[in-house]
Amino acid sequence: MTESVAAITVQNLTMAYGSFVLQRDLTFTIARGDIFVIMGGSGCGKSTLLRHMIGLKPPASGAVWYGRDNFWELEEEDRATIVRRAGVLYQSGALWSSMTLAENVALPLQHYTDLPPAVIAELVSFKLSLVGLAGFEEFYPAQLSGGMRKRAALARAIALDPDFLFFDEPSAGLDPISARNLDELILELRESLGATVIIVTHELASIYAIATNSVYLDSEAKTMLATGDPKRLLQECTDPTVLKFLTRGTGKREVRTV
Ligand SMILES: Nc1ncnc2c1ncn2[C@@H]1O[C@H](COP(=O)(O)OP(=O)(O)OP(=O)(O)O)[C@@H](O)[C@H]1O
Repeated sequence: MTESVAAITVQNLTMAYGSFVLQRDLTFTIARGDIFVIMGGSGCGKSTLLRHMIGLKPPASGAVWYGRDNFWELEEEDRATIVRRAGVLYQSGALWSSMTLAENVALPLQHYTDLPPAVIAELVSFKLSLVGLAGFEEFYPAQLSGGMRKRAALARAIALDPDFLFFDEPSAGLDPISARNLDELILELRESLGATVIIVTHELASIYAIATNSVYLDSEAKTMLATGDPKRLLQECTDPTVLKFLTRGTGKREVRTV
């Protein structure tokens, strides 16, 4: 459920690679329990924005706040504590191909906890069951479909019960039905983990089906053009670029979830 407590605040953020400025002056708030979508055309800096939030890239200027903590001003150790509260699912899914699903999902638990192997095995089976892969512990990634691999990677991302779940293009490479199943799974996990979800995507069906909040980045303007619930933006936003994106170029303000 969405409360009005800011989980993450991005404040006057400028992102750059060397002297190449990608985006300037990004300011928006993500509430606890939001499913927050980072939208925008190819190359506008969506994945880079995600990297600023998960500790992989420091801002050129501006800040990322986790609650009252100015993330990039913290000591490295304190940043690591926040990052441990985040589960990340990368575009590729990136499971270790030489390991079974159980071994893949167990990795963060072995790395970050002192739990005994029997408890880890139990947690692994539980996480696999949460993503609909009960009984697949001993399978190798190559034995699974693309959708199942994504779900297995998700089981690994939620191994440590994260407060924040980050997804970079989760439905890339999935057929529409698997993509829809993944959307439903994201909604279920948000409920069961009580997590705040941040997703990079340009899948409109997915955006209308699950997003509660969003930001639109534009590569020409080099800044954000809108923030808010995408369904509300579809009805109310007057920016022609955002409207074009949200209506897939038709200009018709109707929600399409298929
Ligand atoms: N490590 C890097 N060094 C220099 N430039 C980079 C680096 N990573 C990304 N870029 C450039 O920054 C720009 C934005 O990249 P980014 O991946 O954040 O965009 P995106 O909106 O996620 O794109 P897409 O939708 O195509 O995945 C691109 O022009 C890219 O070439």
